Amino acid sequence: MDGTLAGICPFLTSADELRNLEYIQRAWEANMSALDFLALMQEEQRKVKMAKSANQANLSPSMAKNGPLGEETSKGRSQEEMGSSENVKNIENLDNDIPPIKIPEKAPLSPPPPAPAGLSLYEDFIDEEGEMALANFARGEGGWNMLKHAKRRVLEIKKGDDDWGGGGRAYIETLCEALLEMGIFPREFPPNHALINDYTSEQGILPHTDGPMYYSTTATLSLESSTLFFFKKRLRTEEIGTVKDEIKLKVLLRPRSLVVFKGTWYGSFLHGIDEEQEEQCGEGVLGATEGQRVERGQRISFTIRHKLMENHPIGKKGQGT
Ligand SMILES: O=C(O)CCC(=O)C(=O)O
Ligand SMILES: [Fe+2]
Repeated sequence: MDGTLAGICPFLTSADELRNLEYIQRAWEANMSALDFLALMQEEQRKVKMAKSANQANLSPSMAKNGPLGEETSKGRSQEEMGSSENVKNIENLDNDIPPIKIPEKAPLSPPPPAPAGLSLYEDFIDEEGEMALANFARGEGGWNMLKHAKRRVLEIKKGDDDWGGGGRAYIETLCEALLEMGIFPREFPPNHALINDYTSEQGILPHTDGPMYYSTTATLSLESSTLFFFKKRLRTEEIGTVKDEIKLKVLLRPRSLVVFKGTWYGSFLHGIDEEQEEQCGEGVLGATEGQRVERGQRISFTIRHKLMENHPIGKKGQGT
């Protein structure tokens, strides 16, 4: 077997399938050649502490001046990334007490070119009833873990052999069906893993990549509170300490919004949330106006991904969150 895409997967023929595979390959290659995850976490922890003490909460001046930059242009974005009005339909919930998910008619927000393609923000992806059902479900579940290296708590839910179970889990199934229907995940790599993060108003998440343990698409639903999500360039080991890891983009994640990132945004950028109870938006924050204040409360997020099988050639070396 040669190392080309066609060599690895000769049965894949459509451009979409090949592009999806390219995403995985890119993330994989980036991870194989990049720094050790633990070293990255330690370095980032140190930087976050330093940044906090210097009280730097806003966008870097270069970001404010230049806007989000990227290597790829958004030309040729697929229908799937732009949204499609032909696709409008309700995904009925398996549990009748929980509302259906309406596939949005409106195209999502995306950073303008020259930012890379592959980042979409769907505001009001679910309604308040759905938000309450999901938050109540999450709070009522056992099995929450307090992380050692962070203060927030997390709950992992994996798709079983047949389904995700009944009750509130049916909502996750519905959510995943909507993500498939919208083409956010390809049918070959359907969502099979949900990570629920529960943050107090002052908690965040250190900059990280979700790694090659997952198919290179992440979809995160936010509940109950807004927060500012940032992307910054992923540095190579030798660049740490010498090259500035500038913020590339900030995104305002409002309650009930869904942010999706794939491709370059998944593999070549780190994402995170600062530990700030209140932040002010600079210029170019996706989904926000300049100067807008973001006050945080308790926030629950559902991060939906496709976890690659342990013995998958791409997944076995990986470390995700
Ligand atoms: O809570 C969020 O919005 C981000 C969560 C995340 O990045 C992760 O769990 O990997
Ligand atoms: Fe993440």
